[in-house]
Amino acid sequence: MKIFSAEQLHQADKVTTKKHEITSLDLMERAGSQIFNWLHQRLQGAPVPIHIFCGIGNNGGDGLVVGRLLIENGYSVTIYVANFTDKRSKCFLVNYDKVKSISKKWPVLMTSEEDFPQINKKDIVIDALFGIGLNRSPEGWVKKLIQHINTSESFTLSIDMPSGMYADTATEDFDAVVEANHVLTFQAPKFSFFLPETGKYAPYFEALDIGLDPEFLHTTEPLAQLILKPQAQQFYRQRKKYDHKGTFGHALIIAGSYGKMGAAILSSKAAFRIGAGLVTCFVPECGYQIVQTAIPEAMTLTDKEDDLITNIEFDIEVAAIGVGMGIGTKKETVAALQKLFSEAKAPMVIDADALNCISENESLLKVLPKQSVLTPHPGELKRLIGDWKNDFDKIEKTKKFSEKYEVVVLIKGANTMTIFGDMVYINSTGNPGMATAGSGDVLSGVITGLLSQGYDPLLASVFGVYLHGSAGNIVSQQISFEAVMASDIADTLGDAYIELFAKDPVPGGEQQQ
Ligand SMILES: NC(=O)C1=CN([C@@H]2O[C@H](COP(=O)(O)OP(=O)(O)OC[C@H]3O[C@@H](n4cnc5c(N)ncnc54)[C@H](O)[C@@H]3O)[C@@H](O)[C@H]2O)[C@@H](O)CC1
Ligand SMILES: [K+]
Repeated sequence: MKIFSAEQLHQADKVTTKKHEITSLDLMERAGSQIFNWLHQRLQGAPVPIHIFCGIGNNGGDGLVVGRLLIENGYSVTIYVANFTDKRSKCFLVNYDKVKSISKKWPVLMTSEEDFPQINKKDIVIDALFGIGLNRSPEGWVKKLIQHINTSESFTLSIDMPSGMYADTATEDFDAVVEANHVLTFQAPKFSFFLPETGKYAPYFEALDIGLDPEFLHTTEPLAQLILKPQAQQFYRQRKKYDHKGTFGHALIIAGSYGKMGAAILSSKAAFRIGAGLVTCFVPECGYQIVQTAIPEAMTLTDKEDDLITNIEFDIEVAAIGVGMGIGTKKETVAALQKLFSEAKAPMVIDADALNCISENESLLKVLPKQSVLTPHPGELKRLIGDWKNDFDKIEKTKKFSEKYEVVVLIKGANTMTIFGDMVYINSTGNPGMATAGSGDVLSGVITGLLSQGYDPLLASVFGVYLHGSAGNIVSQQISFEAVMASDIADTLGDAYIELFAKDPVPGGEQQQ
């Protein structure tokens, strides 16, 4: 699903009205009706007090449409207009008059703090103050109104955006953002819903199709792509009857050091579970018995050193390499990476300590194999690209890094992003249960295993992140968020494949935004 900028959505609005010969007012009526239907289906006429806070732009206009429809259907509604300027939009004004024509209870005009109503915890708030037209942070009494809504603890439904947040640039004042419980957003979710700083203001959202021009949406290059199940299904490559284990490649996992051999096991297991034909695990000598015992399906090669990796030598032909999990950052290991990066031919996933080695040794950056997949967690990312001012700055810096070195970079988190040059792919699967030791090692194994099956680096990353999150969703549904361990995620990868095409969703598999 495409994620558009505020500007592109405004443009889509214009193109739609012109091409489809409808007015902006018709579009607003469509948008407002959809919000009303959503509420009406859930409330079924319940006499709960509903407070609708409208701005004076088109977001406010949407609020007025919803208010009118709710009043016409007998709901207990009070509409407030935050009258912060007289420059009201045309569609706002028309809908303002429409409310007046059907109700004796005219909208309450608010011009200061004194006009704030009491909002009880069990009331419903509809937030239609600002949408994608926000052009500065709310200040003064408008900011206080937002805080008044937030402290009410009532269920707050935001129309299009939580007011006070920008769609695609950094929010400046987090104290002036509506903390929505749910957002009904038009046509497509906004970029800021997926970022750690702002995502918490839109914890649940649904995109309502308001019929913007399909051709415009289809041909417009989006800011990012949201990867949902239909997209993930297209990534999947079906196996053929006469395929054999050689078809699915030989994955080499280079991982582990004294006390960290689990990283090697988790990655190797994940590479198998995702479908690599063969997996060889390269570990320090002390890991030999551990790996052979823990994962008998894997072949094991060892370094000549007992405790750490110092020289990566192998005479097998491998289809993909996953390197870095638990290897430490000693200078001997850095030298081994230098040689590996310079000589290896197979596509590579570079994770964890290998990334730390890179950030500490510029010489490694010079030999970083092109088309590699880098999978940093936030701390590792910061060491690679430097500090960032906000989430958007982080994405821009990551894009630059990706472009400069021609590598795929993941920004891991609640909605892991895969960045390749200017392209951003946002993952929709996963949950807080996956914030557990070793889940990153599993992800590296997954992507390595997909690379070994011939998926290209970008596809292996985007698809791997999706399947990894889906496995996490399924297993957390079975055993709780708290109980999930990384090996559970690896062992549930099979269910994630099944869930991709299951007629009846695997429990947990349907938990997606
Ligand atoms: N495809 C579309 O673009 C559609 C948009 N619709 C609605 O229209 C909204 C966008 O409407 P608008 O562009 O009129 O903008 P908004 O309604 O988001 O509000 C912006 C208005 O408030 C003012 N303003 C911005 N920041 C302010 C601040 N901090 N303090 C005080 N005033 C401020 C602006 O000057 C402008 O008048 C969408 O979010 C959506 O709700 C829908 O009606 C349907 C279709
Ligand atoms: K809003």
